[in-house]
Amino acid sequence: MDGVMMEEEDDCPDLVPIETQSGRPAEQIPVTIITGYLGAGKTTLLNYILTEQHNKRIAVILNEFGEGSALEKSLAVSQAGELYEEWLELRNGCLCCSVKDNGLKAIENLMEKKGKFDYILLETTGLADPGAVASMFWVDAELGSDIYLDGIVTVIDAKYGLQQLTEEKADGLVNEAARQIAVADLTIINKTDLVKEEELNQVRDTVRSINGLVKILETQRSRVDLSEVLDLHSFDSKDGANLAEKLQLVKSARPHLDKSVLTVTFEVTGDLSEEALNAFIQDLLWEKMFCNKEGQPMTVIRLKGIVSFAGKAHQVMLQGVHELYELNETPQLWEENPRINRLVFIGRNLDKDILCEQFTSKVVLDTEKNS
Ligand SMILES: Nc1nc2c(ncn2[C@@H]2O[C@H](COP(=O)(O)OP(=O)(O)OP(=O)(O)O)[C@@H](O)[C@H]2O)c(=O)[nH]1
Ligand SMILES: [Zn+2]
Repeated sequence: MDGVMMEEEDDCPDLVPIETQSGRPAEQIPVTIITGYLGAGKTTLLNYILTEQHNKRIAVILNEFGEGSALEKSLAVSQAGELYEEWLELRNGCLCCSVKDNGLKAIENLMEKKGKFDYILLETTGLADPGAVASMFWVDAELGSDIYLDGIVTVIDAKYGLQQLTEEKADGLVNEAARQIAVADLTIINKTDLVKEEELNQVRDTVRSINGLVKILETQRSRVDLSEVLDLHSFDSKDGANLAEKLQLVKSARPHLDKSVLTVTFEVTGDLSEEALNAFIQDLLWEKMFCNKEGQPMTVIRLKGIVSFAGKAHQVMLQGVHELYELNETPQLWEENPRINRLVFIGRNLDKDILCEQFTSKVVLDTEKNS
């Protein structure tokens, strides 16, 4: 992939990369796609890689669900700093339908900053079909000269992975979780702290049964040896046969998200009661107390938010995956900024109006309520 010339072969004519004719050798930038089901630990991996000591200048492309760009950005980036100078994000509700355009646009924009980075990490949404994302690298010849796909890394939730693999097949739609494992060059079974040996073995066996070739790592907080994740050179065959082969594994997959899973986001100004927020989340995630207008209980798969607690100078981050959730203070201060709580819910049977109304009436302390 790096334009090596075979000069030691006597009978081989000199092969000169076209780009050298313009005086500059082609230096292709590797791209690693980081995929995995909702809440598996992709962003954690990304942040870990960005903050580890290494000699790479990494540009990150995030493809997250949700509407508020400020929210997604603040949620994904754990700390401010020069590391994130090259930040770019993709935001388009349905990745499978429109990622090609937006994904290419983002990378094209990024390539204008050429020279400022030497590696690209592309996080897909939790419901993405990585095959669709991967195919944009070989479809677009123009991009192909600038970048190459190094590998597809799939993060798997040790605790919920099995459930996701077996239960998400609603209405004959293809299981995204299985598809993500099928195309992976490397799988990372994350959150091993949450399961017993036996469960872990089961997850490992299931991953192996879906993809007999894939390398499997096991982690906590997505802490991996970078050399096992980056520079995999998974597709270094000249004709892209390897990639074609991989994509064929998932060719029959319908390139659409499970329609019953949807995203709801809203913003509410004011301080929150910590106690009331905990009660609200527990009613939602544990008790499944909220129903949509059709009377079906709301099921939250993924929950994210930035919230403001009365008397706290720092912004607090809310993270939830199925029934597990955590509230953590971020280094970010509210200062003069308006205290706007921003929330993202991904799940089934979600009703924005009901969620927002419940949240506002039960959790917000202030009188200056709006939605
Ligand atoms: N217990 C435990 N929690 C973890 C581990 N890794 C990540 N988490 C938590 O899991 C939640 C989701 O992690 P993220 O990295 O945001 O997951 P993601 O795959 O980027 O999520 P989406 O982009 O929404 O699909 C966060 O609350 C993390 O703190 C782990 O090894 N153990
Ligand atoms: Zn993420």
